[in-house]
Amino acid sequence: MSIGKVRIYDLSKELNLDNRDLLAICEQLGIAYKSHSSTISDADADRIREAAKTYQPHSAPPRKVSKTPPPVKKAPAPQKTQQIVAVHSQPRPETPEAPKPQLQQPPARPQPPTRPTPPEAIAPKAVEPVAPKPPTPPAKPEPTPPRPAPTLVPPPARPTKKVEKVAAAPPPRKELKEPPKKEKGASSQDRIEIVQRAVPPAPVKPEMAPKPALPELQPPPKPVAPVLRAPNPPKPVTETVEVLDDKSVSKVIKDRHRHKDFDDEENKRKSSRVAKLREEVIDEEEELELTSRLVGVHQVTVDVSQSLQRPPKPKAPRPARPVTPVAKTEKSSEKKQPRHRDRRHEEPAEAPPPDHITIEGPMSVQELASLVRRSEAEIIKILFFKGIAATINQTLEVETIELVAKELGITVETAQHKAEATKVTEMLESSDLDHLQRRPPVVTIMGHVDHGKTSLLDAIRNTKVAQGEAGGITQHIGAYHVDVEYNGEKHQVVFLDTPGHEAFTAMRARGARVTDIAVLVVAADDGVQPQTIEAISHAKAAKVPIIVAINKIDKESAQPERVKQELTEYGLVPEEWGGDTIMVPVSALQQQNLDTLLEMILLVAEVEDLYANPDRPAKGTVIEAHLDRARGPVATLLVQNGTLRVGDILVAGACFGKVRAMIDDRGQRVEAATPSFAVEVLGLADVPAAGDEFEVLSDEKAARALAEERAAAQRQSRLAQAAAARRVSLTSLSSQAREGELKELNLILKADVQGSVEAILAALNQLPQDQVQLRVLLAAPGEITETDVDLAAASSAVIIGFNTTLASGARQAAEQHNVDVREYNIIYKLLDDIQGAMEGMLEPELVEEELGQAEVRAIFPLSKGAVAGCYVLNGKLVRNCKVRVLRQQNVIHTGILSSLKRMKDDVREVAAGYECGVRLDDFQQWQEGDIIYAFQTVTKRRSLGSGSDRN
Ligand SMILES: Nc1nc2c(ncn2[C@@H]2O[C@H](COP(=O)(O)OP(=O)(O)OP(=O)(O)O)[C@@H](O)[C@H]2O)c(=O)[nH]1
Repeated sequence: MSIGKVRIYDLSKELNLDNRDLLAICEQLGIAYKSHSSTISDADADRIREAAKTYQPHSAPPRKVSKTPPPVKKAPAPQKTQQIVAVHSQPRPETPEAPKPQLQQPPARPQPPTRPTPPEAIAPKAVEPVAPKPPTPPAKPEPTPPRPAPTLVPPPARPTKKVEKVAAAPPPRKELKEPPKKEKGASSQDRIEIVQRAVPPAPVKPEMAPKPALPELQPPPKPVAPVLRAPNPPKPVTETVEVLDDKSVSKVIKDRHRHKDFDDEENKRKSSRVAKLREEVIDEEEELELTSRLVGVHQVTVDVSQSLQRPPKPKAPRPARPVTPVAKTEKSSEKKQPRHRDRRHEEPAEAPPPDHITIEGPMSVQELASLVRRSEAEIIKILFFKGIAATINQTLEVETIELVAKELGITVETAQHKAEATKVTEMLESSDLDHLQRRPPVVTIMGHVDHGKTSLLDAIRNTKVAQGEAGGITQHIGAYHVDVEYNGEKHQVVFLDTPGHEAFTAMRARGARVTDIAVLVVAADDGVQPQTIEAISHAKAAKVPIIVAINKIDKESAQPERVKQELTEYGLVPEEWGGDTIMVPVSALQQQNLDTLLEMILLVAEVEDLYANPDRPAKGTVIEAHLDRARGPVATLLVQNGTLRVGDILVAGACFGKVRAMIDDRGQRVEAATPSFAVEVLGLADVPAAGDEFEVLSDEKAARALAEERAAAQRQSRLAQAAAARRVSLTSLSSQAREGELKELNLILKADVQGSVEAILAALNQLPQDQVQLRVLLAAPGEITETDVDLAAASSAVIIGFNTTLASGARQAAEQHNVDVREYNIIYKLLDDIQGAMEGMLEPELVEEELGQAEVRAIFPLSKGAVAGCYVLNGKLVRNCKVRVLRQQNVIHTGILSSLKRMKDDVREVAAGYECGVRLDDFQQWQEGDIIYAFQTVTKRRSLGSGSDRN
C-alpha cells in the first residue's frame, strides 16, 4: 500500500499535465492508482516526474485501475455536513445587471464567459467507493460475491442507475462505474476494470487539477463542456436540431462524464454505513483482504469501443414510425396482417389478437381493426354499443380507441405517454451537447393523504405552509427551491409542491413527468396506502427514480420496518435488504434526518445526469396557469433547458406572449430563470394548460404563427370531440329510452386553475357511473361567463364553479335561463353535491317499513263483514296502513287497514299494549290467533354505488 503523500491530481497540476495524461503515465510505469485523487508514494511521484519530462500528452489517455488493491486514498476527509443553508425561493441573488441572464442564482452557469476547464463539481464517478453489492456481473463473471457486509457502502452510495446494474443484492448502494476507457495504442479491446472497494469513512474531497480552489460555496455549476474537448465528443454525426431521446443524451452525458472525472470516491458516505464499514475494515490487512475480495467481486469491465466511441445518437429507442400504430405484442412484428383487408371479409384474423398496442394518434376504424386483429364490423359494433355510430373510414380519437381497446381487453400505450415520460431529456437538443451544465434536480413529493407531504416540504423549507389550506388539501402546484450544502458546496434542489389528495392524481402524474426524482412519503404508522401505490406507479411509469421517506418515525406507533416490508410488494426493496431503493426514515415534525434525505436526493441527482444548456432560449413545461384579474394570464413555468428572460417571446401550448415580468418562488421579481427553476410569468395573451410545453422563439411572427397553428389544431380536435359526444348522446338517447335506465348529468366545470380542473375531473371520474352518467361538456379554468350559461341552458347542464367567480352578466343570465350555478371552494363538498345530484336522478325505490303487529283475539261479526278484536303486540297499527294477515306464518291476505277503533271511537293509530278493533274492506275471514302485520312503504333515494340495493 502506498504510504505516499502525493495526490495524483496535485502532481498533475505541478507538472501541468492533464489528469488523464498523468494517469496514463502511471499506467505506463505500472503505478497502481484508483483515481486521480489517489495518493502515491513520493518515490512513485518522482518516477512520474521523470517520466513526465518525456511524456507526450495523449489526447485520450488510457486509464486503468490496478487489480491489486489500489493505493488507498486515506486522506482525512473533512467531515462534511449537510444542512439547509438557506431557503430562498428563486435564484435569489438577482444579478445586478439584468441583461445577462446570469443564472440569477447559484445553479447558474459560471459567469465568466470562458469556462474553466475541468469542473470539479461534476462528480466524477469514475471509481466508485464501493459497497459490496454482489453484482451479478453481467460483463465478467467473477467469483461469487462474498456479499460481505451489506453495510459496506461508505458514502451514501449512489443509487444504482443506468450503470451496470449491480445485481440486486446487497444494500450498499455504491454503484459500479465503468469509466470508459480510452483505447490505448492499437488494442481496442482494452478493458477497464473498475474496482469497487469499500472506502473507509472519510472520503477525500475530490478536486480537479486546474481548479485548485477548494469547493467554494456558491459554486457555479461547472460547465461540462470543457471536459468535452475529449477525443471524440460524442457528437452525433448527422446532427441537426433534432431532439434527443433520453438514451442518447444520457450516453453522451455519461461519456463526457467519465472522461472528465476521475474524481474519485466522493465524500458521499453515510455515517451509518461508514460505521459498519469501519467494523469491517479494522486494520490495513483486513482492508487489503477485503479489497481484494471486492476486487474479485466487483470488477466491471467495459469494452472501450463500446463506451467511448459510440456516438450519442444510437438507434432511437422510440419507434419512429410515423403514422402507423404498432401492436406491441410479441407477435406484433411477426407476419403482418394484411392491413387493408377486404371490407366484406369480416372474420377476425387468424393470429391471436394482441393484448397491448401502441398508437401514435387518431386512426381509422379500419386501421384499428387491423391493429387489434379484429374485423371492422366488430369494432363498429363495439362503437355502436358505446353509442358511437362510426363508419369504416372514420377517424377515431385516442380516447375512443382506448374505449374500444378496453372492451377488447387490450391495453393501449400512446406515443404521447411515452413522450411525456421522457420529456425531460427531450428538452435537450443535439446542439446543446457542447454546452451542458449540471442543473439542480426537480423533485416531486408524493404519497398518501396525510402522510406528511406538506409537512415534509414545510420542514425542508422551514416555513409554515401546512396550515390554512382550504379543505386541508394542498390545492395548487408550486415550486420551491432550497439550497443545500453538500460536499462543501452549495447545491440546489427544486421541489414541486404537488397536492396530496387523491383528487389530484392527474396533477401528480404530471408532476412526475417533469421531475427528476420522486420522494415517496409513507407514514411509518400507516404504511402503504392506495395513493402510495398510485404514486409508485406514476413514478415508475415516468421512469423517475424513487426515494422513500418513511415519515413520522417520531411516533410511538411507527413501524418503519413494516413499511419497508410492505413496499417490497411494489418493487421497492430497501438497500439494506439487497434492493436498490433508498429509504430514509424521517420525521417532518421533528425535522429529523432531513439532511440525509436531501443528501440522498443529491446523490440520486448526481447519478441521473441532470444537465441542461443554459446558454440557449428556454424550453420547459407549464406547471400551472390561471387568469388573474389584475395581472392577466399568469403561468408558472418550469425551465427545463435554456434560460428564460424577461422580454423573451414564448409560445406555451397554443398561447403566445412576451415575458413581461417573472416572479420567483419567493415572490421576488427576477430577470432570468435558469434550468430547473420555476417562475411565475406574466405577459401571456392567454391561459395555457398545465402540462403544456413552452419554448422561447426569437421571431415574434413565427411564435405567433405557431401559437395560432396550435390553437387551430386544438379547436379542430375539440370539434371532433364534440361531434363524437353529440353522436353519443343522440344514439344513446334511443337506447336509453329502450332500456329506461341510463341517465345523464351534464356539467360545465370552471375552476380557478387548470390543476383544479384536472383534479376535479379525476375525482368525478371515480364516481360510479353505471346508472347515472356524468357528461362534462366543458371544463376549463377561468370565470363562469355568460357563454357558459348559454351552453348550460342549451344542454340542461349544471355549472360547477370551483374557487372562481361569475363574470358580470353571468348570474343574471343564469337566473334568466334557470341555470343551476353551484360554487365551491372545497373539493369534498363539490364531490358530495355532485354525487347527491346523481343519486337524486335515480328513481327512488320503495321500501317496506314495519309499523307493528297485532294478534286477533276475538271476532265480532257485523251485518256485512266482521271486525277483528286485536291486541297490539308491538309497534302500532295505523289506519289506512298496509297489512298482511298471517295465519300459521302464512300470509293469507294483504290489504289496507280501512277501519281502526278503540272502543267505539275511530282512531288514527293504536300503540302496543292496547286493544282495538280492526276491519278490512276486502277480508272478513278472521280467526283467532291470526297475526296482523302492519307496514307502510316509503320511498328511499338510491345511492350510486349500490344499484337498487340500499346501503
Ligand atoms: N408525529 C408526526 N406527525 C406528522 C409528521 N409529519 C406530518 N405529521 C402530521 O400528519 C398530518 C398530515 O400532515 P400533512 O403534511 O398535512 O400531510 P399531507 O400528506 O401533506 O396531506 P395532504 O396535503 O392532505 O395530502 C398533520 O397533522 C401533521 O402534523 C411527523 O413527522 N410526525
